[in-house]
Amino acid sequence: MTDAPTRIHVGGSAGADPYDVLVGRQLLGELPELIGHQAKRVAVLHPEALATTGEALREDLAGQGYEAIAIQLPNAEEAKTAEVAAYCWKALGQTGFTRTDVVIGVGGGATTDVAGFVAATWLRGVRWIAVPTTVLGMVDAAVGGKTGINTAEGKNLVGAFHPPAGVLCDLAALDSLPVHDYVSGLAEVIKAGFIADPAILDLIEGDPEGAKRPDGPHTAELIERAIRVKAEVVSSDLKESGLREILNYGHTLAHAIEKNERYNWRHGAAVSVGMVFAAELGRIAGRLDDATADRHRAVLGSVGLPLTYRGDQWPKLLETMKVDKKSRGDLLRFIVLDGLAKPTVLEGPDPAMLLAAHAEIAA
Ligand SMILES: NC(=O)c1ccc[n+]([C@@H]2O[C@H](COP(=O)([O-])OP(=O)(O)OC[C@H]3O[C@@H](n4cnc5c(N)ncnc54)[C@H](O)[C@@H]3O)[C@@H](O)[C@H]2O)c1
Ligand SMILES: O=C(O)C(=O)C[C@@H](O)[C@H](O)[C@H](O)COP(=O)(O)O
Ligand SMILES: [Zn+2]
Repeated sequence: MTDAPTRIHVGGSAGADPYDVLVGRQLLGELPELIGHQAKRVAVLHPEALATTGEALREDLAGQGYEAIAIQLPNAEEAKTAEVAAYCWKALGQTGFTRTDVVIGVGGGATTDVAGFVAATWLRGVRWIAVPTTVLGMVDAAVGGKTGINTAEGKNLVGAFHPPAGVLCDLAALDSLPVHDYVSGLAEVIKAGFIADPAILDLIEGDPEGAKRPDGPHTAELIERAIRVKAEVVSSDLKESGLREILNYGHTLAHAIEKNERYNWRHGAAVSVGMVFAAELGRIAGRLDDATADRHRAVLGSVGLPLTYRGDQWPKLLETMKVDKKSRGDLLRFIVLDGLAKPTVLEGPDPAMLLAAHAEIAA
């Protein structure tokens, strides 16, 4: 017997269809309904690390009568390129993929970002299903319909808003995740705690070691709480015309660090440093109280996430931050906190303020 999965609803916004995020175990039985009765072909996009899982899923779907192909992507950020997207388009073209056929992305956030982007662009948009296999993928990347790839100039610079038809979070997938990747995903869980649901912070602070393990006492609750934060936000603002920007807490600097490190840092690790920076910026701007600012270092550090970054890189980081998607013209914009769970936008901060916040994270 498997317990019934938790079902978290994501409302339709900006004309997009609503869908559900399921969290539980043995969820693949949900796929046929999500694929729908019109599809003849399905493409399973998976990273190299999940070759066995991807092929098993392809075989299972072929056994159900679909013309099923598996497309293997490079691991992690190496998949988020125009070349990899083009490789996928070629495979879909050669399979005769039509508008009623379905893409399934099985993997971490990098894989589901590419799978969603390929689905968004193939024939100007086909149905897709996300099967996230990392903490980060479950709580953030697979939910909300932001899809995309990187360019030489920066992170996620090309993409589309294209929500999935459903998201299946099978907690058993987390058992094989390296601890480094598990912990990286906790950064987005902690982000959800600071911007909207402080109970997340209490749970992690109460048992940081348990929070780092898939068999920890609060694993399902932490994942579900973070998904609920994301689901609520994107349900009302799919296309980031306002509220959705709060999900970018810590990301302005994080994306610059990722690019500077040629994507050898995990996204979550960079977001961790980015949140410490944003907390310091909030404090220096007179918005954030000392206790909440200090709490960032304490909780992120308690699970082993990084809190500092090379101090000699600031000019390059600043340059990259200018092409952040929240920028408007020459105006840099940051998400900061006015207090715990009170995110807001800080527009055009004085360069001296940015430098002072940077001094607090400079290694
Ligand atoms: N679209 C969004 O809203 C959104 C939100 C947050 C992050 N993201 C993106 O997500 C990406 C980061 O995702 P991530 O942290 O999941 O990393 P990832 O996708 O790079 O995966 C990390 C590594 O784990 C491997 N892996 C995945 N699942 C595994 C499993 N169950 N067992 C063993 N290995 C496994 C992958 O192949 C990869 O090598 C970044 O590109 C980030 O920009 C997107
Ligand atoms: O869903 C969102 O919106 C987010 O900002 C969530 C982030 O965690 C995520 O990393 C997202 O991909 C960043 O988006 P970008 O627009 O800054 O590239
Ligand atoms: Zn993120």
